[in-house]
Amino acid sequence: MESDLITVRDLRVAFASDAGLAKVLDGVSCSIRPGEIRGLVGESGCGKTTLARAILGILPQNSARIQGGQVLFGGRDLLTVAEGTLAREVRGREIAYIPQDPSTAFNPVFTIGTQIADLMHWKSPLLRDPSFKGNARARREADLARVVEWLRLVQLPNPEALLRKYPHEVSGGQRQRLMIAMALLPEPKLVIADEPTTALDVTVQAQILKLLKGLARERNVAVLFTTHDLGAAYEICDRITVMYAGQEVEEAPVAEFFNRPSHPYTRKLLDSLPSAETGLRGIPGEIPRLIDPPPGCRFNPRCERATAICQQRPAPEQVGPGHSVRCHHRLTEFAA
Ligand SMILES: Nc1ncnc2c1ncn2[C@@H]1O[C@H](COP(=O)(O)OP(=O)(O)OP(=O)(O)O)[C@@H](O)[C@H]1O
Repeated sequence: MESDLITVRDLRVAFASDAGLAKVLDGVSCSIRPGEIRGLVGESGCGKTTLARAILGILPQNSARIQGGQVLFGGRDLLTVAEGTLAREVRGREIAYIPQDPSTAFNPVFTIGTQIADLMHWKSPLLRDPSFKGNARARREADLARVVEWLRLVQLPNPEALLRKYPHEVSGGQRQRLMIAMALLPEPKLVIADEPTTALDVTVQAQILKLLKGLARERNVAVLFTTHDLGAAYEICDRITVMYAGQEVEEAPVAEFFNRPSHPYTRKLLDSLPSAETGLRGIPGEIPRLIDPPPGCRFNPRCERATAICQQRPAPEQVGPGHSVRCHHRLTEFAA
């Protein structure tokens, strides 16, 4: 079996505030293989963005505290790599980021072309190509040709004219296509797409997801796709990791996730999907306060199956190929 591209091991992150230390990631582990599209799902506030930011090394320095764990990528632990090296060699190059809201990712005072040229100045893969050494002009020309080709690949019409426009002159869907092109232009191995279609309307969302999946497949790029939209996860993911209140509770291939959810929280999450018969059903109870979370499995106060043993965090149990669950009372019967 192909070895993992990135492995997050027992990651613990807390945020300091006047009210105390919020333990936002509580020993999270997950790994992604080359070319795999991995969904990270869970209700709002479960720590998806915090995990994405920890991998990228962009947690807020003043409040975030990394309390333990490892992020293993390319033979090193990114948590121990100096910020300068991360910025130069990893972020935007080996690991790219597609943010939730592309409107905030662009600088409104520069044209799109200027911003892409700046990206290529620092992150172009041709910087590593010896045939362009000492010939910056030839490299810039070759980069421009690649940029135009990529804008076509993400189905943006008239790329040359687009490069002369300002970010506010293009639609939200076009800005998100630009973000995908800009993420993939440096030829990264991993793309972190943090709810990349949340800000878009439903029909544009579907097109963008299809595009992202197609390009990732063609280029063998791994994607960490965070979302609270299970329909979107179904569309594009190979495997899904479920997070609850800063703990990963289940990991499964996409079909197993939908057909044989083993953690009671995963079941509730699936039951909360709107259907013609039931409409929208929420999950009873609330997410715990992360300043003083319940011990053990953090879902235990909301879980009908919980007993005293749930005050100890269960180890992951393998329940099928690529399918593991952390639960003392996992489900063994599955709803039709
Ligand atoms: N900079 C910060 N300072 C303090 N607390 C923070 C900070 N960033 C996030 N948190 C807290 O960490 C928890 C997890 O937030 P995070 O944004 O990672 O969740 P999420 O699953 O991505 O949510 P959403 O789906 O709404 O984006 C939340 O309780 C949030 O309030």
